[in-house]
Amino acid sequence: MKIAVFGLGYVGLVTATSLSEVGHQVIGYDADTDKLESLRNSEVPFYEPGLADLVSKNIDQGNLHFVDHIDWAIADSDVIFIAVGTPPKEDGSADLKSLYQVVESLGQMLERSITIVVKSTVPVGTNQAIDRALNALLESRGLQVSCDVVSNPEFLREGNALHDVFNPDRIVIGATSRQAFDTMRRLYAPFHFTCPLLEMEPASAELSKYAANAFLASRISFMNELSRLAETVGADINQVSTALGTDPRIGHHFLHAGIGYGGSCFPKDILSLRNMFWEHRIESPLTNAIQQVNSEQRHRFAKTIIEHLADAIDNSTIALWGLTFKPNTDDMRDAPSLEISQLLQKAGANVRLYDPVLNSAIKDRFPTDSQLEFVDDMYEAVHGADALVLVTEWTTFAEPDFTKVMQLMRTPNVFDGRNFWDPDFVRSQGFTYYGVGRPEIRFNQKGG
Ligand SMILES: NC(=O)c1ccc[n+]([C@@H]2O[C@H](COP(=O)([O-])OP(=O)(O)OC[C@H]3O[C@@H](n4cnc5c(N)ncnc54)[C@H](O)[C@@H]3O)[C@@H](O)[C@H]2O)c1
Ligand SMILES: O=c1ccn([C@@H]2O[C@H](COP(=O)(O)OP(=O)(O)O[C@H]3O[C@H](CO)[C@@H](O)[C@H](O)[C@H]3O)[C@@H](O)[C@H]2O)c(=O)[nH]1
Repeated sequence: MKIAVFGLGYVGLVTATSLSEVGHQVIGYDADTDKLESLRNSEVPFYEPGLADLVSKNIDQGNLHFVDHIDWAIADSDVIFIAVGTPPKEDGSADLKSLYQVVESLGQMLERSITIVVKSTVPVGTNQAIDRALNALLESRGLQVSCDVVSNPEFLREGNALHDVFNPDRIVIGATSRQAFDTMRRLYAPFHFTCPLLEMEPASAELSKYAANAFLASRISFMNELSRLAETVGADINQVSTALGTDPRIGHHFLHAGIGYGGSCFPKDILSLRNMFWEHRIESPLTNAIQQVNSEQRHRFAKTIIEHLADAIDNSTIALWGLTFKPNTDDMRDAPSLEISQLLQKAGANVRLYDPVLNSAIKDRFPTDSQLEFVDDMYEAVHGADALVLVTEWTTFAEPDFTKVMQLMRTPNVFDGRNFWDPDFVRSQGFTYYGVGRPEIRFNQKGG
């Protein structure tokens, strides 16, 4: 099939590339002409393992093209995907400005009936509103055409995008006509033989996306809240998590306590869901709590560091390992490192920042400040440091040379924001170790 994809961020580019990889002819369009230029040269403007190679391969095979004219993108297409961003507005609701810019352009340019697929995460009712707006625009131009608008939310994870998109757990299609469902079945035929393709009303498809993210986030916040009790009563949240997840009705995923979730999705989608409840005048204590626990978690962690260093925090040096919101990405949207480094600086510390992908996308998100220093080597970060803080659990940090770290640090304090390391081992190397919701924290605090 011939497919156009509007918006070539994470989701748009992964969608375009995966569809071209399975044999569709795909044309990508983005409002950002620099991005288009980079993509034409097979340069992917963000870090996602394996994606640049796949983009390059499909460009070379002639299945994937990038154009800077909307009419070229839509000329022969059977299906148009919209994958533009829907960031949060100040009140927490989703900003649909980019989405409606695309709808407006399509309404002015389309000459024939076509299937429009909304991949962006949008509040319930948006697909129906787009359907009305688009078809009204077409009608106002005197055209006898009608476009199907289909909701097809995306569930991929950053850092695992290619695996997720080629091995989906389910494909959710929200449509209002049999023809639209059939078009989507043909389009996804190469993917869905191993997973269900779920047909439903657009409203249910839209809500499914928010439900999935809020549910996963609620598991994280539940574990983080529980970690506070664990810390106080002398339990280890990692052991509790293992015991909990072993029940097949619960499972092990998304039960890791730590400094909480970040990224471009959970924080914004929880806010947007909360806003939907609010708009419909329905109380939602759960969504409020998910968000509240999460934002407290970073502060509590920073407070632990500050309280431990006490007066010595002034002019101390603290090393942060891992800056992105999760491993295998350079995405800094709502990354806990931004807030934690700011809180440490405010308390008087000098902060050294290291990440395995220390590119400008990461550096530019931090304020220019003499108390902040980027370093290119993880061991250089701990040189003369008074604390090592593990913020993001990249595999590079899985088994560091703790002997070397011990030799380099001024004061051997380790704060493990992801419960990534074995406390007994780290302590056996002579460090003072703090995790999240681990009993030794209490012991150490008592013991000094
Ligand atoms: N990032 C993820 O992992 C992920 C996963 C699932 C769903 N989603 C959802 O998918 C959507 C896109 O997310 P993202 O992270 O890929 O966004 P992004 O911000 O990385 O990319 C959005 C792209 O849209 C382009 N754009 C903006 N206005 C445009 C216009 N009028 N015409 C054409 N292009 C335009 C921007 O230049 C940008 O390249 C969001 O709704 C998000 O919630 C994201
Ligand atoms: O047990 C856990 C699991 C994750 N996290 C944190 O949660 C955040 C989100 O992680 P993850 O879900 O792996 O990454 P995303 O790329 O944000 O993916 C989520 O958001 C996407 C955008 O909507 C969805 O498509 C995915 O299904 C959904 O997992 C990160 O900060 C993680 O560190 C935890 O703190 N504890």
